[in-house]
Amino acid sequence: MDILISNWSNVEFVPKTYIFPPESRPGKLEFPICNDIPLIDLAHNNSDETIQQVIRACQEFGFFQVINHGISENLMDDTMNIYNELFKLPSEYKAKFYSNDTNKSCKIFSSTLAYDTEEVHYWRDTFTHRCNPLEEHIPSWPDKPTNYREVVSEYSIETRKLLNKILDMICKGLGLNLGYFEGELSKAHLISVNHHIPCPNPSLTLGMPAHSDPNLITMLQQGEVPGLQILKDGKWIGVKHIPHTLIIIPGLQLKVISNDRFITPVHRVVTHPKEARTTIGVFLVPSPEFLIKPATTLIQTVPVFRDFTYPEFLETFVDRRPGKIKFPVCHDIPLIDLANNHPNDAIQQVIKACQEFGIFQVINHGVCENLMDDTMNIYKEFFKLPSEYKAKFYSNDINKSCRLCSSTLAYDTEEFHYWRDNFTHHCYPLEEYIMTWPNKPTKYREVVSEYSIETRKLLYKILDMICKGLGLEKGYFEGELSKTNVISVNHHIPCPNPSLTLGMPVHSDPNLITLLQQCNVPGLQILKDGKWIGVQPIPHAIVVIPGLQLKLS
Ligand SMILES: O=C(O)CCC(=O)C(=O)O
Ligand SMILES: [Fe+2]
Repeated sequence: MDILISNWSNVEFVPKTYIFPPESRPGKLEFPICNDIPLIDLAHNNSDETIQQVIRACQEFGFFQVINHGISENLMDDTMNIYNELFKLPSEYKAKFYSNDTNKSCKIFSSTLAYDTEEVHYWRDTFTHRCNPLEEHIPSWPDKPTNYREVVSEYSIETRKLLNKILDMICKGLGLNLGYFEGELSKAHLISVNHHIPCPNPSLTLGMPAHSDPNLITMLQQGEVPGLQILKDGKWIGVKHIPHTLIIIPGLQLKVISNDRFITPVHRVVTHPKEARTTIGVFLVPSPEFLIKPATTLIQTVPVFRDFTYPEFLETFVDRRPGKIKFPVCHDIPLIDLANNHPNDAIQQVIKACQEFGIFQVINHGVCENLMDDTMNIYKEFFKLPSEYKAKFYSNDINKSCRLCSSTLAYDTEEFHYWRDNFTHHCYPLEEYIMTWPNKPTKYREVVSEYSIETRKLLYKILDMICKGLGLEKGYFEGELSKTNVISVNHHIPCPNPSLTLGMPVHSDPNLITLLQQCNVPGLQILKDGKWIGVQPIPHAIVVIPGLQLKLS
């Protein structure tokens, strides 16, 4: 079992397959140490003050450490010793557990589960298994070291209690019903232990990739050997270990449920030149079928995330980088001619497109080509205006009707920025809003008011067709359902490396219905059958996206 690094001895140099390219290796040995990770004393875990400390840590830092957490120092030490012994067991014993199968609960693997296909390996072995329900999983656990099952079952019971205690505090702090996270949201309980042998050149290797924990919540018990680093303000900073404290990381599911109030920092593990390092991680993970979404009471205006199951999340949200630049182009997005001589045919096409595709394009839509071009030119000029002029509109305030922002409104707290500027304002009723609009380029108000009137007409034409097609009474979508009318313009400058960036996150439109006018530069992609496919701009066609409200209707 040469794959497992814990079987290696007398390692004098780093094998080639463990050397990261210069842009992703740590490159140096010394990193600043973070001294301001919140340290929370859980002795009075029901006090408002402690609850507020936890909430603040989740909002401002993401990580925190706990003391007086209720897990005895003896149990912590016994468990750490068990794992250190486990990794030293003869390679034949460990080989019985070796597997790269995601579905196998109890296994040992090296680097990642993609060992056979990854270009560079991480300097670690990982031993992992499920813990809940105990009776079901214990028989699959190792029987060596001899007291493994006894010690690790106690450890898993105590760590689950601790994580539930912290989740209860988060419930209280966020004003959620007590027990909100119990059951499906925290169904699976896993232990995952990383072991890194000393590495002859830590500047070339990594013990774990940069990642955010995708699960609900994580607890880490560190040994004395440092290695964990977090990315803060664009810099890697070492986490200093305080003996017998535990590190708590709210995972990405908590970020989603909190409707983006919480942050989940990016972290990684570097290797050590002299000492072996072992870290015990305990993870609570949602069950695969359960629909996860922002808590209703935490949505002030719109949910920041759509509903998804955990497996879907892992597929679409975690690996957010496009990774490759060339995507297949979709040639079968329905293209509907609104001047069809048989209006009923067009209606049927619209309904079919909404049901089967969810997005379609229209031609002969009634918005004249000159007006479309003029409006596009106005916005191209707008984004080129001097930065002092644009600065007047800059705002991250969701309540401001006319605003310019970059990336998202959460610019100040988001981990990564999207490669876009966005200009948004209300258009209806015109008289109420036009005064808030820019007066440059000089024709802005004139052109954009005509554009907003014409596009609003088109929206109602399409909504009427949907009414007819669904057999709803005429005017069903008029009035309150389509009261506000917003124009939102995205501008992306050329990007030196599109494989690393995104112009806009993965999302579904939360509103009633959206019209998109694209210029001739492609960029829009839709997720179809699990694959990203490009939407090819057709000159002067308009893309129509029925929003989530229409889905509800
Ligand atoms: O080994 C560590 O310190 C960190 C482990 C970790 O981040 C993880 O397992 O998700
Ligand atoms: Fe992690």
